[in-house]
Amino acid sequence: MGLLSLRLLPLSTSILIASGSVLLYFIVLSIYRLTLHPLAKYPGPIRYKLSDWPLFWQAYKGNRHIWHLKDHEKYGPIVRIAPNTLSFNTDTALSTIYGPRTANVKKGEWYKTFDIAAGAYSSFTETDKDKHAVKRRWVTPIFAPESLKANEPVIIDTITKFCDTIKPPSNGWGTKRNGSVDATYLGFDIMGSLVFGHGFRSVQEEENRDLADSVLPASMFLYWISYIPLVTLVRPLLRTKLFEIVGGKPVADNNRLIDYGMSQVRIRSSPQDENEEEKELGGKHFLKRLVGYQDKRTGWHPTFPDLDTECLNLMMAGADPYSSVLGGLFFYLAHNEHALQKATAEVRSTFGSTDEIINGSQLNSCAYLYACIEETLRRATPVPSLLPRIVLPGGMSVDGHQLQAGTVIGVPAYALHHDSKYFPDPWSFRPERWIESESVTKESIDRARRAFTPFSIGTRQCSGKSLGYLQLKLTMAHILYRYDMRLAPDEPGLGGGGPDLEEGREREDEFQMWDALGFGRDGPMLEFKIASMST
Ligand code: HEM
Repeated sequence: MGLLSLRLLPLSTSILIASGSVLLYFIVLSIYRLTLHPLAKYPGPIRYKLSDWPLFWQAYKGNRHIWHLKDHEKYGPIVRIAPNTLSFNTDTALSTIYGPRTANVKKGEWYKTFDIAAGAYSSFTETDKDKHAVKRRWVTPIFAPESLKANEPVIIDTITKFCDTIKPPSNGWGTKRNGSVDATYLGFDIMGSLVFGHGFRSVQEEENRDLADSVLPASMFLYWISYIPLVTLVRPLLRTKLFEIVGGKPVADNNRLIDYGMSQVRIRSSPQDENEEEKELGGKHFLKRLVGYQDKRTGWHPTFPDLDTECLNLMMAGADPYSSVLGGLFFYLAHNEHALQKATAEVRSTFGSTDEIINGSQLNSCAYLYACIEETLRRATPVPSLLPRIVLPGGMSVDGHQLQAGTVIGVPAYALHHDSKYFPDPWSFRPERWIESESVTKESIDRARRAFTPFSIGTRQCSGKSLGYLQLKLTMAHILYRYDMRLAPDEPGLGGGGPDLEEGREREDEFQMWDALGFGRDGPMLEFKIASMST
């Protein structure tokens, strides 16, 4: 009877009733979120408490890290940044949430959007703790010292070719180059050689650059897409033609990268595949190490979708964070003459020729260079925003706050890395803060280390951390050994902030990041000159 009478209502009345119901639903939901929701008592702007859309908008604009910082400065160490999400800005929360294996959290559903190859989750996106442990056991050996040693010649060869490519004329400074662009191609070439045993030569040849050019746009695109409320409805569309038409170039780029990765997995995992380049350099690419694995504890072995996803993950997770930090190193060294001179002098007094610049005790003795890398990782940390973890049944306590199952929590690295409690004078680039001296105590370094999280910490910390450090040290040591470096005199500002940019981007001496996995970047414009003592 009720249904029948509804059907007999005029169309305009039905629309009115439907709209009224929707409106009522949102009013009730809003009141609940502001008053009865378990997170109602936590501070934050009202718009965050009411809806997930502000977070999406920040991700879309690439300035989520700036908002995290501003929000913590305004509201204190705990901020409700979305209806169901709390951001903590303390070293204790960092160790509680991300540190111990027993922490009652797992990676949030957010990660599933990055499962770009579909059909399997990678070691990065797997949210189930037990399944992740298997995948972690699978990938860990490719970062073991033996594997890094076998692959080091490939890394050095790629860096040497890069240095040859940027070689200036013998008399004076060369033409200016964009540090972020160079870093992107170098990162892609190194990772392509390591993962697939294939030299992409995007540093040397312009026509080889389309895949390298697609990594960052694809990553930035997936990043903001992943923040769309109800993204579960969008995920199945990601690989469709329709989405390519609607989403344009970033979607097409992303799909091209996936197709390339899939085809490489099939070619390079074949036992017959022999690669001249790899034979010559004596490396053993990662894919070769991943194929044919069997997990001793569970019997699990990788299928093609597992290999596809993992290789693409290694390309994306490996290339872009390294390139981002290298861009940051170029920026901060070129903007800080004292640090540049000191790091350069250290490298040139440690090594007698470029052949000596390999992994080992000499490289590790370059304490100032290492401090410059640490300081860059602090200021220009890839993945600068909160990495979401979801509280599991049973709940957990963070900084004395009891949180229910299902609550999303995390610590934003950029905000923590610029908190003067842990890093005095946080907006200065000071490599010295990492080196014990009369003015820098062991306690202050320990305090800084507890709040330092460029690679995250605990069971989900970066599995490529030692490789990342090795690449950065080798790259900078080779460049500084061979060349003097300076900001291009006619374009010194690119890469830094400025008064015309949005709030939070005013500092001219801060390398600007557009938040993603890795981060969007541009500049600095650099010039190189052959060092007088170089071989
Ligand atoms: C400077 C360089 C790098 C930085 C700053 C960095 C940073 C990070 C961070 C912050 C995470 C944690 C992400 C999360 O919790 O969601 C992560 C995870 C990961 N990174 Fe890196 N990364 C770097 C280089 C690399 C390299 C060279 C590789 C490998 C080729 C790599 C592979 C991975 C993988 C596989 C994960 C997922 C780990 C897991 O959940 O088990 N990263 N990285």
